[in-house]
Amino acid sequence: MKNGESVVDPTSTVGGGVVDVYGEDRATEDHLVTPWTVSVASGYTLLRDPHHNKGLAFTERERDSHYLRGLLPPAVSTQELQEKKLMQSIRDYELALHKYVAMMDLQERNERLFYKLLIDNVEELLPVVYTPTVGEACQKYGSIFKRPQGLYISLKEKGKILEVLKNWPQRSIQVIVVTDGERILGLGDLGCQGMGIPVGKLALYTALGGVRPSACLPITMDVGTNNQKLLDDEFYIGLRQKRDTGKEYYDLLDEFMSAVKQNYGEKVLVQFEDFANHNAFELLAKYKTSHLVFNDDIQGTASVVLAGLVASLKLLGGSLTDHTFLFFGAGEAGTGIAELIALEMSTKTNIPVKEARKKIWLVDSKGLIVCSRKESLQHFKKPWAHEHEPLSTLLDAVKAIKPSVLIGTSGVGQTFTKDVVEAMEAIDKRPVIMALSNPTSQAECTAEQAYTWTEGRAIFSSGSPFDPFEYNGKSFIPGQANNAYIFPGLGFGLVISGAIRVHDEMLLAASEALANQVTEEHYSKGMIYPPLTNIRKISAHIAANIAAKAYDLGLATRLPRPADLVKYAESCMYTPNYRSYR
Ligand SMILES: O=C([O-])CC(=O)C(=O)O
Ligand SMILES: [Mg+2]
Repeated sequence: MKNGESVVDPTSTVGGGVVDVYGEDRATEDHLVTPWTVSVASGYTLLRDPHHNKGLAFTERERDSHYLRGLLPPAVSTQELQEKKLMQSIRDYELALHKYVAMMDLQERNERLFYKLLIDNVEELLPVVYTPTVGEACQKYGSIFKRPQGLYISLKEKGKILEVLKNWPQRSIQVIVVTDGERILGLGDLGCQGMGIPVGKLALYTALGGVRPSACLPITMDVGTNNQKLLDDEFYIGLRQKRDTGKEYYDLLDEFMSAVKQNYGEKVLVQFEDFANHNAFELLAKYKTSHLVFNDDIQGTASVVLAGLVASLKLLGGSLTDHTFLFFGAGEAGTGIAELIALEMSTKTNIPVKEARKKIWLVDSKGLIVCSRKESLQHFKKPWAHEHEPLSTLLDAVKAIKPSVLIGTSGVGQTFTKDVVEAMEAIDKRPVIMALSNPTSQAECTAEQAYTWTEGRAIFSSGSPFDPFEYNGKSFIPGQANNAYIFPGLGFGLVISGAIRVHDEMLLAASEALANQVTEEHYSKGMIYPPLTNIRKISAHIAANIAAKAYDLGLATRLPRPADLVKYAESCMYTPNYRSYR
């Protein structure tokens, strides 16, 4: 067996023997050869195997040799024609959730076609398989659930997690995205139904980053939910109990992290996703020195926002230290971004991080974070408690602090009111406004509001996508400051270099790579993020920067170091074109 592809058990085949598949794509394992062969089932089983099924695109010869005669209608299609047909039928659905279900069905039926659609139509389909629609899908997951798309590890599996990992059909796993469902986007505790998030994130790992689908493993840890609506819902798919906390919780996570390392080795990346603040920081601190871990909401979001800020300096002039930053929301995203901005300021200007933090202010649900509150603050907020009189509202904070950059990470929609945005504009004629909370319903303001209230002067971006907006005859293209720009390339860079730890300098390197992809043409349109249509190229550059850092820091195990890391990253990327079967 090569490439870590699964081999279907020959004894389980129906209507024929086992056949070989020829492929042209390279994958991200040390021992790969091109072309390669892998044995797959034939006949009816082949049509039911999403990793190898090609539907009507099986050629006449393949239909003969793979016992497919009669199992398919006579027409032979190309992958391009299949793509055209599916895009037409997806566009016919009016509701985004129906498009989502159609895409998930396709992933279940024909994986390569699913990725081909996603890669070729990234701007159109990202909002379908990812934010914002994935949020609605998680809310309704119990009703739309058809087949498991990842591993569920609940309290019932305590003591048996290693065995559970072995039940997953793929062995050669490179990236795991895990959630416990407690803070799904800005939608709160969705318990076991949070599974939609790891599934969506990993689809992006493959489509945007180039990691093989078979190397990706979505996991949901189910420790209960405090969402009473779900507990009362007869279709709820998770444990029907309140969340376990404290030692029980941490023991389960500990067992999971050990089992992952034991089963997949130390080069498997574990991405923590949508954990609640009170666990997210602790889990990252606990495992970052012993495992290859990354928290997307703290680190991925920080990296994408820093890239946007660095790029916006091209429009505004000056450097980061010339700006004052105000955050609304002091959780994972808020404090994660704030810390990375401070680190970047410190790296670029040699001022101590502690000093750099003084340019950055945070507001939480109780108001501006100030020294007089220090004792009652959670540990991750303490570095942001500066000397100031207490202020209870965001508007008061804007007026007093006079920020040039306002960043929303509150998870609460419509909190950048007209007053707040106008106050920003009164301070700075070109305020940077980032409404990062997801999905769209939780965005602090819309693109339309930001542009209208500032008469087109805001440099606006958001976590969820907004359409371009026309104002006074001019078209404005809002940036999507979503970690989707970063984590696929970052993870891919770790994988191709065989990195064993994530280092903060890698986050800066990822930001730099992303900011460098914004061209003069983009700037001339007021854009601070490059278009997502170029995302695979962007990811290759991010991956190359990450790998370079891994080598420089002595954290890479894949030797020798390739001479041209961008080319190497591109050559390792998964491509979804069909392979021909012998
Ligand atoms: O999933 C997204 O779109 C971004 C993200 O990590 C979050 O909002 O938690
Ligand atoms: Mg997240």
